[in-house]
Amino acid sequence: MAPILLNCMGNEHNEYIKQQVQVKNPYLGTMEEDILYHFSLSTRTHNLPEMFGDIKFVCVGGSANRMKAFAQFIHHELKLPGNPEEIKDICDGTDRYCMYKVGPVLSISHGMGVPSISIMLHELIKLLHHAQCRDVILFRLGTSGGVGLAPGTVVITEKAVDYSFRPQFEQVVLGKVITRSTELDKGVSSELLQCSTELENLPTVIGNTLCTHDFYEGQGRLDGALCSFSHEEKLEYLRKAFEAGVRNIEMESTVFAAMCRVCGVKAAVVCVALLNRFDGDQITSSHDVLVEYQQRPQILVSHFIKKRLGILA
Ligand SMILES: O=P(O)(O)O[C@H]1O[C@H](CO)[C@@H](O)[C@H]1O
Ligand SMILES: O=c1cc[nH]c(=O)[nH]1
Repeated sequence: MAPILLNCMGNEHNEYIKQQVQVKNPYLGTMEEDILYHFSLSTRTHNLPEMFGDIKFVCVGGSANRMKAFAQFIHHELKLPGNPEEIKDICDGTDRYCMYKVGPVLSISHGMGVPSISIMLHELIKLLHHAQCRDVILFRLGTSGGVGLAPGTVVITEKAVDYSFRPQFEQVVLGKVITRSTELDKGVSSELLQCSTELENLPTVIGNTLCTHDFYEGQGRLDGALCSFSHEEKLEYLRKAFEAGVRNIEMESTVFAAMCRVCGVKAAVVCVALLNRFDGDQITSSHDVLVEYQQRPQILVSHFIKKRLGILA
């Protein structure tokens, strides 16, 4: 009996550990205090388990205003008490990122590009770890350029891929390149796709997302301050991307996917396409149209959250 019992406890323990947000740094446990500098939070000055221990969903996106609007929207959708207009930025001690807590949902901005989001993710993952959060799902709610898609289409990322369409993220550490997988959670992606079929006016596809380090040359645009290639060369690269399953292009998905995966956090990337890159480079839609497009990933993820919380049938 004893070995069976031990084995059983071992599995339960492993399950418990798996559901926790894991940091992969042996030094962290030896530190007396951990200062999350860009959040203006610290383990000594803030009771992180009390402040954040109930977080189950974290939604991140580039713009501070968009993530505030999302926090107000999800407050309304979850029918929480209080005035959403009075929602407070937890990171108001810094203007690097903004952060809003709405019941079990955390809404955070990450700025543009891999370096900006990766700094935010280091501190977010440590925050969730220090707060002893369990069963957390992270979503990136963003905008992107569509590849062969009508503007307004929402793309749920199957694989986040690099400039050669490989599902990997390369990080330089001490002068050496470390390569990490960018696979995302298949279960969450297909649940999101199912959610999209339950909503009106939300054209949605699953496809690969190309992550670049630049908006202009890096995404094959002909309208930057620099351009060293022809229109035909641009179209050839986009065609190759399309053949590799790429349906949209943005600037954070690979590091987002890689860091979440290493730390045992389920993650999904949901970005709306603002234009079809086969048709041009400039974003010509009106402000109102763009605002409506940006709400689409929010509506989809809010539906997912409400279903998970049992607020919807
Ligand atoms: O809509 P967000 O989240 O800002 O992301 C996309 O928009 C920015 C470029 O305009 C890049 O950061 C890209 O990834
Ligand atoms: O074309 C686009 C649009 C939004 N964000 C990007 O990174 N690219």
